[in-house]
Order: sequence, then structure tokens, then C-alpha cells
Amino acid sequence: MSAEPLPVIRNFVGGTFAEPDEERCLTKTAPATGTPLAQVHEADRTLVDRAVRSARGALADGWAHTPVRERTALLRRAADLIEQRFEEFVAAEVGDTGKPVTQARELDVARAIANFRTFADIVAAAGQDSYLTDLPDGRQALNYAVRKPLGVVAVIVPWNLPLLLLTWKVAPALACGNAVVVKPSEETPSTAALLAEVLADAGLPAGAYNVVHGFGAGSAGEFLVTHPGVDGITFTGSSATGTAVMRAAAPGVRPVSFELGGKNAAIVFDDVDVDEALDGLCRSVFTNTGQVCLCTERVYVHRAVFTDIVDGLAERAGRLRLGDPFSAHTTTGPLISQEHRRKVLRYFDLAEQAGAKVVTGGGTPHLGPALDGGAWIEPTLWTGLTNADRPVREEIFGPVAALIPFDTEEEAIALANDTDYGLAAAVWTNDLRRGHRVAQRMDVGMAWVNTWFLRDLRSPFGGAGLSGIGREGGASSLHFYTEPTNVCVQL
Ligand SMILES: NC(=O)C1=CN([C@@H]2O[C@H](COP(=O)(O)OP(=O)(O)OC[C@H]3O[C@@H](n4cnc5c(N)ncnc54)[C@H](O)[C@@H]3O)[C@@H](O)[C@H]2O)C=CC1
Ligand SMILES: O=C(O)/C=C/C=C(\O)C(=O)O
Repeated sequence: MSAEPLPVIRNFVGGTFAEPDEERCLTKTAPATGTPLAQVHEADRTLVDRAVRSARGALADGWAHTPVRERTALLRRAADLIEQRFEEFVAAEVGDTGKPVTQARELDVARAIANFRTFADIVAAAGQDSYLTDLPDGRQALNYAVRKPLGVVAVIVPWNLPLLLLTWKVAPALACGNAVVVKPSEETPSTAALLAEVLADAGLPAGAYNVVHGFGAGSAGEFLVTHPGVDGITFTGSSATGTAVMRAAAPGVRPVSFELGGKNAAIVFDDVDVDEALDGLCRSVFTNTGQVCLCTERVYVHRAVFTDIVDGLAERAGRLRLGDPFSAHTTTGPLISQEHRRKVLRYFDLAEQAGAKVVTGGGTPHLGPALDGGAWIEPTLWTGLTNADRPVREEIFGPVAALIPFDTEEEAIALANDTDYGLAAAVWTNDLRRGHRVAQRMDVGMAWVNTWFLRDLRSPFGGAGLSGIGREGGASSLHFYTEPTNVCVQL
């Protein structure tokens, strides 16, 4: 009996799915099982060029000047259509990533809908800056800025929150009248393709949303960011790739918006409600198998509650349920790939060499024959490491954290800020003054107090240092995706 052919995922250029080129095909495998899921057609330089030209064509054909009310209505229709095809998006996201189906429903696909609705609201309500200027001769001038779309925006996204991050960029870009060429991660091609169908059904003109599949260097990613027809690049991914993309953006002095990695700290004070802090830490260390740029990998704990926090977090880690991602009982999926698992396991070795005590985890689980080909890893906690050790300095991007004791507030702040990254932090305390005080001193883009990953999509999101350039969210997104022209009229 011959095996069923794999589904084929094609590039989307100029409003249609491009004819497949059988010679340039990559096989996408399921992270949970290691079995092939789909054949994905890799875009070559010519197809990427066509995608950029199609985007430029859509702008010239009028998309850039479409009235805001039409663009925002289109975004709302897109949100409604994702809602109608909700379970299809969930299944695609779970298949590609192995993340638990409950998470895909509650976080990933729900946020995609919210991204479209929120940016429709934000763009509809946006005003323009204006200043009445007093002149020396008693007359006045009126200054006002009009915001125009940036043009063709390259959207490069990773595999950890594929649809959430894609729509976080595509929704404001389209709302502002740009055309986009999207390069999803080679690991997660499916939801970007589904989104192409949704946007076409919502009435988006051909060419305003294009998808090119493939890898980064020497493939679709590089062809896109080096294309001179691209006017700006928004990228989420590793700091190393961010550096390469920045180099590619230099000719033409094109603007970039980067959300990169993190090595995020949590600080737990001795006045804390231990159970509440443990619930929060369990989420911040293990959500999405630790594969969120915001996840906590360093936990600084006041010495008075150190043992309670270490034991309590280990106990909660033991309650996580690894297994079939499509089961509603599963809390924790695999890592994205065997390659990524090898990287995380290297840090397990490094931690051992540095003298870490493995409080829980530290290896790969056996989940039965159906799942043993997957990229599974045990949720892992270490003590006995210091800020000098590589597993405490470098982004691991897995379900793992080092717990380190401290004695004073100043020491905790210094330890948390002792990093080349600057993305996020979480402070756990029942003393609200201390919460504000310490959060404000974190050298990060986002500091949470007594919570984690609580998002208001109107607030600025991004990081400093190795964690990125610029902010997106709310007005920050409108600023990145538009170019202002100030008009000065002497009255
Ligand atoms: N948001 C975050 O903080 C993320 C961090 N990572 C970290 O990065 C490590 C490597 O994971 P990768 O998937 O390889 O991340 P990556 O940053 O290399 O990939 C992200 C996206 O960039 C594309 N890309 C790669 N090289 C490119 C280039 N030269 N030009 C244009 N596009 C390019 C990729 O195809 C993908 O779509 C992970 O182990 C993890 O530590 C990975 C994903 C997200
Ligand atoms: O926008 C959000 O709420 C989350 C963003 C997460 C990332 O940028 C990431 O994990 O890379």
C-alpha cells in the first residue's frame, strides 16, 4: 500500500498560491513525533523578487491610499474569519510546533484575532501631531504631521509563537497602508499560508500580503532582506540573526524593528505570597516549553524563602504533563526540533560541568513509541550556578531555569541587570513600593510586578541591548510602520 502524499504548502505571491517547484522543497516534520507533516516549497530569489514587486504593485494600485475606515473594516473581517476557522488555525499551529492544544486556543490563535481587532481600533483612533507656533512678528504658523505608509515591509518571524508574532506585525503594517512580504520560519509554515486565504477572503487586494517560504541565510530570508525593493524590516528571532539582518538593511539605510532574545530574570522577595509566586514562576519558566522570548531563565530568590521556592517550583514542574499535544490534558509540548534539543542539551552538559545541582529534570523523557521520535525534553531546574556560568548568561530557550539566592534588594537588582540582554523581568513581592522601585530599575523593555506575560497591546513591547531595537505595540507600531511628513503653514 502506498503512503498518502504529504500536504503541500506553497508560496503566496500577488494574490495566488505560486506553482510549486518540485526541485526546491523542504519537508516539515512534526516536533512531537518526528514524522513528516508537509512538503513546503522553498522560494528562490526570482520568486522573492516577484513577491516584492507584487507588494510594490499593490501599493501603486491604491492600497496605500485606501481610506482608514476601509482598511480597519478589512482587519475586522480578517479577525472574524480567523474566528470562523478557529479550529483549523489551532490544528495547524499545534501540528507545526507541538504546543498544547489548550495553549494554541487560549493564547496563540486568540491573540491573532485580538491583534487584528486591536490594531483596527488603534489606527481608527489615531490622530496627528500639530503645533501652533508663535512667530517673532506676532504671526503664527501651523505645523502638522501626516503619516504615510513605510511602503513594502519585510516581516521575518520565528517558530515559537508563529501566528501570534506574524499577526502582531502584519495587522499594524496593513492597517497603516503598507504591503508586506512575510517569511515564516522554515519550522512553521502553515498558519502564514492559512492567513493568506483569510486575508484574500476579507478583501485584501492582491499583492498586499505575500508569503515566501524557506530558510534564512542563502535562502528566502536572505533574498528578502537584501532586496532593494524592501523599505523596512520587522524581525523577531535570535540576536545573532538580528545582527545579520541589520547588516542586510544597511544599504539604503532601511529602518528595522527588532524583537530579539532574552535572558530574563525573576526576583522573588521574602515578603512574597509563596504560592502565588510559584504559580507565576511555573508559568514564566515553562510556558511553551520555555520557548518564549519573555520566559524566565534566571530566578533570584531571597535567601529566607530560597528552599521553599526551589522545592515548590520543582514540585510544580513535576506536575506538568508532557504528551500528545492534541490532548486537552497536556500542559507541555516538545521543543521545536531535534536541532534545538541538541542546543538545549549542550547547556545541560555545561551546567553539570559548572557544578550545578539538578533539582529536577536534566534529561530527555520517554513518552512511549508514538512520541519517542519527538524533540522532548524534561523541565529542568538548577541550583549552585552563578552569574559567571554560561547557562546563566546565554539564552537557552527551553524549559529551564537557574535559581540563585540573594540577601539584599541592591544585590538582587545588580544580579538581574548583570546581562547583555534587556528584554523582560518579573518582580514578586507583597510590598508595592518595593515592586515599583525595583521594576523601574530593571534595565529591560518590560518589567512585570506579581504577574508575567500580562499584555495590553497598546503598550510598548521590545527590548534593549541584545534584546532588540525599537518598540512595537500601540502607537509604537504606528510610528514604525509609517513615515511622517511635517507640513508647516505660515498663517
Ligand atoms: N524571539 C526569540 O527570542 C527567539 C529566539 N530564538 C533563539 O534563536 C535560536 C535559533 O533559532 P532560529 O530558528 O534559528 O532563529 P532565527 O533567529 O535564526 O530565525 C528566525 C527567523 O529568521 C529567519 N532567518 C534566519 N537567518 C536569516 C537571515 N540571514 N536573513 C533573513 N532571515 C533569516 C529564519 O528563517 C526565521 O524565519 C534558538 O535556539 C533560540 O535561542 C529563536 C526563535 C525566537
Ligand atoms: O507580543 C507578545 O505578546 C509576545 C511576544 C513574544 C515574542 O516576541 C517571542 O517570544 O519572540
